Amino acid sequence: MSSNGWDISTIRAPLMSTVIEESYALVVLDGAQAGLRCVFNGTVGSRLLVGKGPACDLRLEDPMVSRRHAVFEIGPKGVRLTDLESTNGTTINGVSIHEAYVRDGDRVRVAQTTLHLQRGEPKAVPLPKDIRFGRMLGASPVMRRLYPLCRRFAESELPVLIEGETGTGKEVLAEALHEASRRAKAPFVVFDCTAVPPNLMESTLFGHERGSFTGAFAPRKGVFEEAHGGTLFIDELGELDLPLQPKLLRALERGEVQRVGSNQWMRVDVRVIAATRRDLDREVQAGRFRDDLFFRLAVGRIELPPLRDRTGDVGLLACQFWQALGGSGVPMPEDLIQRFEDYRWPGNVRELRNAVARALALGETALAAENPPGKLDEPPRAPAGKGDLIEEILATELPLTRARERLVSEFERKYVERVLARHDGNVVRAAAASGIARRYFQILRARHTRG
Ligand SMILES: Nc1ncnc2c1ncn2[C@@H]1O[C@H](COP(=O)(O)OP(=O)(O)OP(=O)(O)O)[C@@H](O)[C@H]1O
Repeated sequence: MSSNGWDISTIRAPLMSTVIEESYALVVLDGAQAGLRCVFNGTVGSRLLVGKGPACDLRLEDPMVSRRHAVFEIGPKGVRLTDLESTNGTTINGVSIHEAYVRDGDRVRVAQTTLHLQRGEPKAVPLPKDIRFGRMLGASPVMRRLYPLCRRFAESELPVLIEGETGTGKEVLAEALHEASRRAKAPFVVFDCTAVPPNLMESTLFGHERGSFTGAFAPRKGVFEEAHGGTLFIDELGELDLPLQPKLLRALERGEVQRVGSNQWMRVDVRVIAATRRDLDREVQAGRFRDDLFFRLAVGRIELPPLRDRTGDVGLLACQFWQALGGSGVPMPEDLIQRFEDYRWPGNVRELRNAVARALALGETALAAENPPGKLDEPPRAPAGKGDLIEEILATELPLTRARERLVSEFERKYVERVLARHDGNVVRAAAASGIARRYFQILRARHTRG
């Protein structure tokens, strides 16, 4: 057992010591920034944000470009480009896209600016050896690459914004950052913006004096005062009411808070770590979140990848949970681990932990031995490593139009793959079988595959 209570003997595959890093460059071909070259290196999941806004990796001066216009992401099959509901749209080689693969040499147009994608030589880069940061466990390359950054943020006093889908471990990470910081012995206080009714938000954050509102029978400290000397974790930051945002900003900038019903300012020494499931850049763009507060809180940013992108971590985490939840006498059944590894986990690590708890409670040790994989209730065995697509898209909590577009796009991708496979890759026959023109079929294929 390690000092964190994790048993590293449950690592199932040999740890990779290097990872192949892809390298791409985006070159601006026209306008005032012609010749500008922006390089992005990374592994699966690395992203490059393009737009006018200050959070963008490639900031364009084109007035027709949106604050956050589009994002390039390195995926297992190449670079995927997603238009982030920009006002003036994105095209690849003249074809308008919402989400599509971009190939070496393609021309991408964002509003009035043309970008040229150039692929460089991939190279092997060493991977850090650690498989955990505090209580946060994960031996996948994508997690191991995060830990050095986490350590640097923990040692600094910077505010940090943690982003990630539900159940990816944002709170676990916030606590680990606190525990690895010089504030470790002081309080770690959690304020969840979704758990407090709107009329009590201000007094929960900043405290209140007796009689300041109906029901305020006694004075009460707010979470800022409680966290004095330590760390305040603001969970679901995206849900913070707009009218409260300037008050929070003031507290952060001046290091002072005022209880509701008081006219005195109190000094507080608090480090803030915030988390969000929502895409806060998008909330800022839509005017639902103040950009000054966003930039005050997002000085350090950590994006926790979804569990489905953490290669090898499902088995490792499942075995750890199995032991921690009382299954230590019996090893976790191999076929159950296999089924867990095949599932997509839209609810991420939390869903995995619950599934292990359920398997233990229902005595799935015995069931798994009797039933062929896939016959058990949860989680369903998913063909080709995919879960329930609709559930998966629902878990992203996208607005209806974007969720619908994503569903259609995924469906089109699978359709094209399937029909091409049925016709041995022959586009003419595949298009005829699909009942659409060959030109349109080719556009669909270019949009969804690299072939
Ligand atoms: N890397 C990890 N190692 C071990 N346990 C983890 C890890 N990530 C998450 N967990 C466990 O998964 C559960 C959910 O984690 P947590 O509450 O931190 O997620 P979250 O991202 O904050 O979720 P939400 O967005 O719903 O608030 C907890 O039981 C936590 O202990």
